[in-house]
Amino acid sequence: MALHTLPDAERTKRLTTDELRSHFLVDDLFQDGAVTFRFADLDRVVLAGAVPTGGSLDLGMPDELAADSFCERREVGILNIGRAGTVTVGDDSYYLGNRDLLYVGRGSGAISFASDTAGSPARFYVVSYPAHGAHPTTLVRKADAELEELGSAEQANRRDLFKYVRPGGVESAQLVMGITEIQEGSVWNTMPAHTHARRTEVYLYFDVPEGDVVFHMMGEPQEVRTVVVRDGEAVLSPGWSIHAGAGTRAYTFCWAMGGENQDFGDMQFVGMEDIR
Ligand SMILES: O=C[C@H](O)[C@@H](O)CC(=O)C(=O)O
Ligand SMILES: [Zn+2]
Repeated sequence: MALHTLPDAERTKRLTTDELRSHFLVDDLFQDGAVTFRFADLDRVVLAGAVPTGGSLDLGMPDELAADSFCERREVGILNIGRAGTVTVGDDSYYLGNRDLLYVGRGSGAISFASDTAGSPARFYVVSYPAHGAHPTTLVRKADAELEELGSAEQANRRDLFKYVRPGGVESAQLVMGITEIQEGSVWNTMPAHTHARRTEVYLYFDVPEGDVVFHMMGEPQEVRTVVVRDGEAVLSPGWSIHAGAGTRAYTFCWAMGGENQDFGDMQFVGMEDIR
């Protein structure tokens, strides 16, 4: 399993483009017919992409976790960013349409993935954090996620946030997870930007059309750096880093957070006069 060990804020100021990308960008996560893992020293998050193009795929148990089963000490959020498919956890199967999410609690059985139609596969995005408590495995359809509408056409940031795993909704040990859909004609997410002193975050950009890119902005608020991302690529965000982006057209992204405070509003906003 590839491990991302992240530089601190001081080192990050001095990185070349290639160095910045090798540390913070997670690419090639979605490979046909495979489960692909990435591990990061960022609240011990484990990311995976699973694209079942033949038979079903097992999540398995990477040696690096030194556990008897994947969920022995962990919880998992599984978002389907592809066509319809099924996730099986132990003896139970869950049908996930596009943008449905399955929360899998600590202590759950083995996880496997299947597509409805091998030729137009499901694409499962897996985010896992250590869990100090067990919460029920729960399917959340996109229609049942909490919707928050943000932004305006004037600021080119009209967007819909769908909150799936959150306090008061699907409860978890530390995972907070949802998606944001940028509306056609808008391009910006998350500006004014913010940092999180009490948690870290991962942005996965998807449904970015071929030929388009998103300019993801990261770094300390006064040391902003850009990582250019394409469809299916994620960026790791330490607590000291902003995480925001503007695309060459509308796109969607999944945000997932782990840390000690699950309150969605626990963020430190950066004033537009202070960012540089
Ligand atoms: O901490 C919260 C996360 O950064 C995202 O939910 C922000 C976001 O989706 C947006 O403003 O578009
Ligand atoms: Zn955030």
